[in-house]
Amino acid sequence: MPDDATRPLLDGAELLQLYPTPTGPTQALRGVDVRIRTGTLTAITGPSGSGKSTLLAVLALRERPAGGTLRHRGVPVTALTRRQLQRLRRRHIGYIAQRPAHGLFPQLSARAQVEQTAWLRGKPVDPVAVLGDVGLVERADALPAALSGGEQQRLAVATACVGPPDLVIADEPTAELDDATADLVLGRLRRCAEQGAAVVLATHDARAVAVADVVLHLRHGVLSAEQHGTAGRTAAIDGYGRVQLPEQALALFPGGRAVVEVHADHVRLLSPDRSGIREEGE
Ligand SMILES: Nc1ncnc2c1ncn2[C@@H]1O[C@H](COP(=O)(O)OP(=O)(O)OP(=O)(O)O)[C@@H](O)[C@H]1O
Repeated sequence: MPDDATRPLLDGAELLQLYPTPTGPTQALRGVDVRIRTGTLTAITGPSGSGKSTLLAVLALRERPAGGTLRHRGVPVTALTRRQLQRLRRRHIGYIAQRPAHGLFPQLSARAQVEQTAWLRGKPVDPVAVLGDVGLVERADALPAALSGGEQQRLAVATACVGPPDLVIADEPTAELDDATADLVLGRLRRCAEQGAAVVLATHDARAVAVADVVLHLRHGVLSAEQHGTAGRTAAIDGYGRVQLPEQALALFPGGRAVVEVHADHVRLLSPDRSGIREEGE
């Protein structure tokens, strides 16, 4: 068994998530393999409805996957009781909801939010320093309802990063922010990763993708490609050998079928029509 230094914090294999709808279940995740490592910032991108928020909810241990396996520090989450999951979420996971106010305690001031989270995590902090990191010292006594959207987001990020916890999950943290506030929020999340957290965010925002160590691309509930640092984008191949072609390649295969040629060092996909023409010409 690998030790903590090499083992991912979260290791998901063939993750499946279904939601009931009047016309039958929607497959929000259709067999996603994903590894999330400590000290890295991962951005999950993809079109609307591709499964980003669903994957975040599963990784944040807020939803149990309908299928597949998710391991947290090597332990399958299905082996954890509700109480253990609740304790993990409270002490070790910071979650920043798509609407930041949803993750804040409405009756607590900005300062008290930080103190409460520090207490829940068993990690004493100086609330003034925590708020100062995101330019909120002067709003320390304000309730969430009295804060602007950008201030709420800064408070949600500052609070989620208290400790820091093992894992910080953020759903579109910069969606409605101007450049200066987005920089502040992304800078805090980046530092959180450098301080040892695994940070995962869902985003449509190029500013957020630019600061990520790893970018995962989802399409139709499938992990289609990933990118690590400055290395090029690689297509994901799942355990069954499935690859999701880029959208622009689909026009080459109007019948939805391909001839697959496996060579010593590469694989070619040809439209059956083109492959026939080529054979006749040979
Ligand atoms: N609670 C739910 N009940 C029914 N269907 C759902 C539910 N939550 C998500 N879905 C469906 O699951 C699929 C994935 O949704 P999800 O919110 O994860 O996508 P997303 O990539 O985060 O989208 P967006 O970028 O618009 O936030 C969509 O088809 C969505 O309609």
